[in-house]
Amino acid sequence: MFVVGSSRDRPGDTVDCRFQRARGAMVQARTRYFPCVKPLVVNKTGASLKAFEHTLLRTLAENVPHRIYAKDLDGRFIFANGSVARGMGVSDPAELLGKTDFDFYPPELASVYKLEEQEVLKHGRSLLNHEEHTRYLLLDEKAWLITTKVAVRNDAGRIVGLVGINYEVTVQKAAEVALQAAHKEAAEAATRLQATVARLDLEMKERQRFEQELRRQAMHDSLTGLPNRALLMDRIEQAIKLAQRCDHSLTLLFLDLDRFKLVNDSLGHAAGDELLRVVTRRIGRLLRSGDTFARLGGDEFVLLLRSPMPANALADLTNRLSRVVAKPVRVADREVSVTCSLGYSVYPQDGEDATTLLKRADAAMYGAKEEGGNRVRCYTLDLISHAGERLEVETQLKQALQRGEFLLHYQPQIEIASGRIVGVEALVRWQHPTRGLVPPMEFIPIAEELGLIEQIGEWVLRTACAQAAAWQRSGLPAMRMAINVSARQFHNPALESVVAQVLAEHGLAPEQLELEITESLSMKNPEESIRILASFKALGISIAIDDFGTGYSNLAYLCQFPVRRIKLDRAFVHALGSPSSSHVIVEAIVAMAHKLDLLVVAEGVETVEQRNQLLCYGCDELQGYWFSRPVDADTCGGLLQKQPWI
Ligand SMILES: Nc1nc2c(ncn2[C@@H]2O[C@H](COP(=O)(O)O[C@H]3[C@@H](O)[C@H](n4cnc5c(=O)[nH]c(N)nc54)O[C@@H]3COP(=O)(O)O)[C@@H](O)[C@H]2O)c(=O)[nH]1
Repeated sequence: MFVVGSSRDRPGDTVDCRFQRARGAMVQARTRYFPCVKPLVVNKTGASLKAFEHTLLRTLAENVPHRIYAKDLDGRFIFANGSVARGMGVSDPAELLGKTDFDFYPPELASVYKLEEQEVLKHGRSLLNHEEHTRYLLLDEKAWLITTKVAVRNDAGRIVGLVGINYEVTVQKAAEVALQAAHKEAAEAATRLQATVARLDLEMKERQRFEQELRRQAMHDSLTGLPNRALLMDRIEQAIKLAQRCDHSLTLLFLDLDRFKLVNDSLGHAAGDELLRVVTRRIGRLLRSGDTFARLGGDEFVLLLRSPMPANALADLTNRLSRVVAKPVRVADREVSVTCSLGYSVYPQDGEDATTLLKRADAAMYGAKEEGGNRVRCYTLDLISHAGERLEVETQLKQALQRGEFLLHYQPQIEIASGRIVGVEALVRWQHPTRGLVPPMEFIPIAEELGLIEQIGEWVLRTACAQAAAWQRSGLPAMRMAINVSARQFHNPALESVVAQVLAEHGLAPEQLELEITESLSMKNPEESIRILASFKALGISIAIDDFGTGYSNLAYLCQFPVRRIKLDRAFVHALGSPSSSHVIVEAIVAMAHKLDLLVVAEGVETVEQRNQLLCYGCDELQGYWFSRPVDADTCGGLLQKQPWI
């Protein structure tokens, strides 16, 4: 049993239904109401059920928006609902009955329908949800339909006609077509976009490669492929930052080929270029990873050694560099061999920025060239050529005295006969605020130029004499204090009175002081030297000729010099280690000095062999590392207490 609608409901209204299932359960549902019949109660007897079905189907066929029709085996309409009639341009479905599609459609379209329907009618093959594009007869408009055609069979199962149903999907189709078109367009746009992206990507990569190449070219030397000055400066700055963080040093080596111009001028630039390339390859093989090897241009190369290099390792490297550069090179069918000059500066003592370090390594290299080339030089203060820097050092040097930055080291002189220290030489050092202990050869020449040497010399005289007096007061035996006298000091008439005054101040006997003047200074103006030396002798002060053998002594004058000692230059002593004419020279100098009643002090004695040789040749005193390096006053005092030594 079930109830459909009520007398109050209008067609299309929604109504609530209640169904009772076979097993008795009631089901609540909601549906639309169509007044096919008056509200009625249907029982389960066959007759009324068939009538109900018929009514139901007709109601359905008349009211659904789909076109529903039925045809016989000849394609004649035997049923059509209102939608079919409207679609075919007639007002009443009854007008269609008994007619075929050929009565309404153009023959070509009607034939298509007929063929389709023949398939259904002959073989019983349903045409399900077939999509067709057809034309409204009435409006002459194209429309999309979904059509289903199904064979109708009688009770015996024979096909007696067909039933068709179709509904319009023009809007959906248009949307679908539009969507497909949009998809297609989107896909095409995506493809175009992909192509554009790929092209841009390619262009970008090419641009990057190009820029990279430009950067590489801007940072490298085209002849050798080595980093150029710009890249080198950058690497030095980076290395300095790292060195600051790790608190270590850096070495910058400047290498310049000696007489490279000659190769270029005589064999041509191509030969010069080839030589540079070969030298580059050879040097490159000696470097460690992390080092930078750059070419600044011409025959100028720079090596940045990133990690700290102990002095012996650096010496080993510079030796090997000189060797590989000097190996013959075959260019322009000729065998060419060049040497190189090397100069180096060290971070941080020689400079704290890339420009200064490079400038100083360059200055050191020039120093090596000026000394004849084919050698290595480290940067020293006296190499400063830049006016600004020079001024800075000069200012610092002027202040050094007031700031108490000078100090003296003392190096003992041993008398061979007694084995005792009979004298010490006072050697000045500058405790520079940033560079550490600066050796005298780096600042004495500057002090000489500036006229500061007299003040420094007087300070040395006073400090050395005060030290000699202090040692004496402490009970040590009286011994000689030797000090170096520069050219300006020597020619300053005031020196004599200053010396006399200082000796008196400290209660030292004049013979306890020895003034060392170089052989070249004494021989510059020998007559004047004789006069000055005589006045010192008159005071009782002892005089020694320093670096003897390196200048050009006029023996006639030498006999007249009121000197007590000559100091045999360390170059002769050094040469004693090898078979050379030095043996003869040393022996001759000692013999000559003794004949002139002079004593001989050998400088720079470093080995026992040298000492033995000097002993053989009758040398009187020895000074050198073999016994002691120059040491501070306390250490020297300790040495003086432990006598005799040899
Ligand atoms: N006007 C002044 N000149 C001075 C003064 N103090 C030093 N000087 C001059 O500087 C020169 C270099 O001195 P320094 O660097 O101190 O070198 C001395 C010794 O360290 C070095 N020496 C000594 N023994 C050895 C050795 O065995 N081997 C070796 N390679 N070197 C050694 O020799 C220097 C001392 O030489 P000398 O004076 O010739 O005796 C120095 O030569 C002075 O000219 C100063 O106060 N005023």
